[in-house]
Amino acid sequence: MVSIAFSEKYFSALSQLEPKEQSQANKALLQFQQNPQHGGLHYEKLTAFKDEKLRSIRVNQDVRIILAVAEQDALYMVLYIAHHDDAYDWAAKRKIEINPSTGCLQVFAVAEHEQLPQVVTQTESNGPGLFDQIKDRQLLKLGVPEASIPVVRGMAIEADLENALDRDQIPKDAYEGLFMLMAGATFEEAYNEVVPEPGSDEFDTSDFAGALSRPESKAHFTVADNEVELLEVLEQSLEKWRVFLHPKQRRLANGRKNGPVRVLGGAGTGKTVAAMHRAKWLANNVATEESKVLFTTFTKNLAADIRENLSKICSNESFAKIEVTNLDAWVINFLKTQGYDFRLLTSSNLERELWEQAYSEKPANEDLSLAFFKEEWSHVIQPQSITSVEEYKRASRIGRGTRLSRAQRIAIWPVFAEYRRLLTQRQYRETDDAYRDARLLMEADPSKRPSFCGLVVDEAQDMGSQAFKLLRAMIPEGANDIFIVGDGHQRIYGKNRVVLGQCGINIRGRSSRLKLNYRTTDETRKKAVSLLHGVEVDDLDGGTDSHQYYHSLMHGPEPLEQSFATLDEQCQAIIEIIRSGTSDPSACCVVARTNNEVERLRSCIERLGLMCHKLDGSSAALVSGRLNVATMHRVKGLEFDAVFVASANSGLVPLSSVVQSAGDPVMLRQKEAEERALVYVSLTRARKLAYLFSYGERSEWF
Ligand SMILES: Nc1ncnc2c1ncn2[C@@H]1O[C@H](COP(=O)(O)OP(=O)(O)OP(=O)(O)O)[C@@H](O)[C@H]1O
Repeated sequence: MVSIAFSEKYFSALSQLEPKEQSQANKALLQFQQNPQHGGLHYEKLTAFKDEKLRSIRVNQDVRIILAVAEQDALYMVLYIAHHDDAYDWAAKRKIEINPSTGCLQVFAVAEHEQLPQVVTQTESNGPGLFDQIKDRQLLKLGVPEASIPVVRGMAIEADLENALDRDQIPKDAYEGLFMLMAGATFEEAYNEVVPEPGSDEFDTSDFAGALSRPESKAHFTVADNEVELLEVLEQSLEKWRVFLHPKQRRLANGRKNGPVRVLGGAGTGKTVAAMHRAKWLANNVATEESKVLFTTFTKNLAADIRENLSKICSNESFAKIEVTNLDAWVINFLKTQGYDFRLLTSSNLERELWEQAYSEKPANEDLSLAFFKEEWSHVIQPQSITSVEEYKRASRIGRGTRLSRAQRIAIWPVFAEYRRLLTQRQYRETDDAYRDARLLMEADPSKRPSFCGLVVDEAQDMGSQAFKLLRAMIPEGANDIFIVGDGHQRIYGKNRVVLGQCGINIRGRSSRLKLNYRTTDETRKKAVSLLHGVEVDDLDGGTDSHQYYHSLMHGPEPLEQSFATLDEQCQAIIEIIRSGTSDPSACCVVARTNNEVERLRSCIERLGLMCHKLDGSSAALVSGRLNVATMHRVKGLEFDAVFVASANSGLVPLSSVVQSAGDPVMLRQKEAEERALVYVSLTRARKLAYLFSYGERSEWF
């Protein structure tokens, strides 16, 4: 029995083969693990291979697997699979080496004649090189293989770097440092980012087992030491996120943390994946039957998706130690067990009715709109748990656009008091009240605290300060207590910016940012980011966040922006694109700003002949042959091959009723930012293609 490491590339190549060939390949590898010399496998070395370590094995008459051997460790590294000529051609140009500076195991293409640099540049220019300011010594420290230095020196424009990556002329791990330099980082910044734990100056370049144990290598390789592990790897690895974590994701997910951790990152950077692997690690290493992991998100739909994905990466035993739920559901359950006798206010109609009644308490001489009172309630009164006029007189109103004197606060307090009285009279509580009540119960009597060994929080940008204060109260401060992932660019539920430190969650020295977008093409990502231009985004802890160095390795067409005269024409165009494409309609989604517009789209598309499936609160499962339609809020956390941001018309994007309801200029800015975030979220759901369509008068944003 030998150990086999698999490269990520192998699984990409495997997925290109027919299902029958794939199962033959799996069988060949199981045989190989038992006995590499098995006669039927024709394990051999070809003279055309430049790298002495490369070998091939036979899957069937035509298909070959390329692998490398580290004989001293009885270790084999499976690199590629293809039909005969393709496989040998690939192998003839590849090298596998341990990078002496980073210790990372790297596979890269070398030139036919090694002394000649391959021409990568798209330009014929003799102008300045992309990395002229960087010394060879520095390139080597960033993990560029010595053999790739001439390639790097030949780069003149960004596309050259992308091409070199596509052609394997530089390994993926070295690309990241080069990308940062190209995007304007200093050498030190790039070095600190990609070599986060500089160990020795020189790694042992013959210790393959050692290299495979490093997070940098594990981003691209996974090892199976026995038959059980081999079967598991073969089953798991076609979905790469289950196995091949970015070194940063792996470092975040694994190991003891001394306290709360916060992870930021743009859309699609693998925050949820990191959070799920963190939950798995906690379940395997810290949790017990009595003290489980709580994985919590903002919405119910996301909790259902996460539960399903966690079940794919966890054993039954560890999955049983993770409770996945949205925080609202958890808190309602908890309060029920404590004899709490209130319902949560979820109906916006009822909310409006109560506010309208309460508004009649406004003194006639105060010229403040109803919108102002609602905003004051959700941005000042609820986050600070204010229940009396005395507290309101002293409350901080930082960030509010309307100034209020002390006398005014006293004069308008009856409106809030009346709103609360009406809630109580009807036996309703707002979510923030429920969070606060639950927290007060736990603070008064710590034995009421649930027994969790760690909390994992996804979509943190949509949780307000009462939610975080509750989370803090639910678990004592200590190792592995709270793991938070979020992205202020995607705040879409009107919540106040939270400052974790003010909720008792101290993340100092334990925060990280993911920058590599795994979902969206760089073209779609750039378009989505451009919509947020000028919007100041927070980092959940009182600072600001940015999209600096955020990028994607995938490329595709620019998102298509098009205006139509009528709704029918827009829908017809959508249908034609779907029918002429290769994706099933169920892998595509039409997204619009309001529920009403989604209904109009649905009925129009169906009338024109394509059946739809509306994603609502309950139905997350996709239906083969049916085109998904959903609101912008509903698609949060989902992804599709193609996304149509439809009806981006004036009045709908941004939604005029929302923007016009802002009580003051500060709120207006916040509401506009949220409207932009909705389009950002929608566009970044697209894996391959994105469309921005409108009809009638186009949104002024496009
Ligand atoms: N290490 C990885 N290797 C391959 N694919 C990955 C990896 N990490 C994440 N992905 C894939 O990238 C996509 C986005 O991941 P994920 O949902 O975790 O990102 P996110 O940052 O939470 O996104 P968003 O904020 O937009 O919801 C998913 O399809 C996921 O499977």
